[in-house]
Amino acid sequence: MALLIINANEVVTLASEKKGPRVKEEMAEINVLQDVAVLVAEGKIVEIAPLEQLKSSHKELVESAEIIDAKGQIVLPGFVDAHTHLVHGGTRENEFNMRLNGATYMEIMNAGGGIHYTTTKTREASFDELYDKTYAHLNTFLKHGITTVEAKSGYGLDWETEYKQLTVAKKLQENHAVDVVSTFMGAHAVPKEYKENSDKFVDIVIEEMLPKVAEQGLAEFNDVFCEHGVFTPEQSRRILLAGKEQGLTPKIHADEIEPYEGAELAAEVGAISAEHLLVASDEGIRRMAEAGTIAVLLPGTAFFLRAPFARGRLMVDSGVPVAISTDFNPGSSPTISLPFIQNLACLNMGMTMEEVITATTINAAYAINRGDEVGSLEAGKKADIVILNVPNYKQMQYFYGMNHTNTVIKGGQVVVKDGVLV
Ligand SMILES: N=CN[C@@H](CCC(=O)O)C(=O)O
Ligand SMILES: [Zn+2]
Repeated sequence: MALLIINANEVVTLASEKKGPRVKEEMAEINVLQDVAVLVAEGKIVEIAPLEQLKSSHKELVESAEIIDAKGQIVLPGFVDAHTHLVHGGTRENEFNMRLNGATYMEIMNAGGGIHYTTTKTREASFDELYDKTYAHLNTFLKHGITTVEAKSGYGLDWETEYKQLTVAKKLQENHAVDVVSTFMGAHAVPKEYKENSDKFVDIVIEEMLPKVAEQGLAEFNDVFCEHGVFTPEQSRRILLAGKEQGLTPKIHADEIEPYEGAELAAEVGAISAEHLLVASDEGIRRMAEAGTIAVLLPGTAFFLRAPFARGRLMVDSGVPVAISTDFNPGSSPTISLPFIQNLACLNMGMTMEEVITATTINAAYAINRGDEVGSLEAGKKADIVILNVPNYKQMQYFYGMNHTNTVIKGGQVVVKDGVLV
């Protein structure tokens, strides 16, 4: 079935000759077209051109197509969320209240709460409970215009539960319209059982868990929480290099709470991305730019933890490819609202509206190795398309804290219409 989107005020294509993530001034080149229609067939974008031109170049398709009238609205690529802790048990509103009363994120975690609390809840939850809860969350992602979501494990910290999280994600990838891309994060915290011997746990991740993840094709990426009191740079290096040997691409939670040379490590091990980077050093940023490591910035986490924001402006100016994501998780960023996260990036990281669009579409797609398939509207790419109910792209940020999503097309199928799941 073909689709034809007509009458849009603007079609923001992000199309470019450049292959690979956008850097520096490329991040502002979002390619806004007017007076064009978007033709979709067999799940892919066929052509974006003036309607009269499409009528002659693709006569039969245009005549048979279902028409979507986007009058007064704008069309963009479906958004990509490149960093989430999607599959998890429980919620942590009590800890939020504790933080409002003065406790810090790390104090709560070191006292056995935080990631440990969610680990207990995730261990307790059945496969079906996790599946149903996450399915509902993916519906919310879709209603916010997000068509691809990365999902980290890491609330098991034992094989049985890591496996459960990864297989929930796999089944959702098969059954839900949103594309789910998996990351193994067995090294998300040192489980209480190994508190006095974290090297032993690192050995278990490397020798027992990583080979099974690779053999069973359960994830594409391997991530680690490199942070004071969690995993040291040396332990993180071992875990990331071991994963790389098994064919898993490194990612790293780096320099989130204290500077720890995580950005430097990301560049050294050839990580596809370093994530958080709230307190990344100048040298770390320089090395990431040199290595082409993508910075996945998570302004919702800085906002919710009341921590300093990552230096997005400096990173863009330094030539680091920047992506922006929700970090959806029950502790430090319990939100699915990518629109609000985009607002935060504009208002608190010094990034422009155009750069933020790039950071949540094509650069986010490259951060999970999907840049050749999604993240821009170009002939041959997957027809993952969002139609927002604003007359120009600048109003996406101006009317802040709001979800402007009207229509979502996933792989050529309309999955959200008038803001409601179809
Ligand atoms: N910082 C480490 N991991 C998550 C938070 C996990 C949690 O608190 O449950 C993050 O990316 O923010
Ligand atoms: Zn995270």
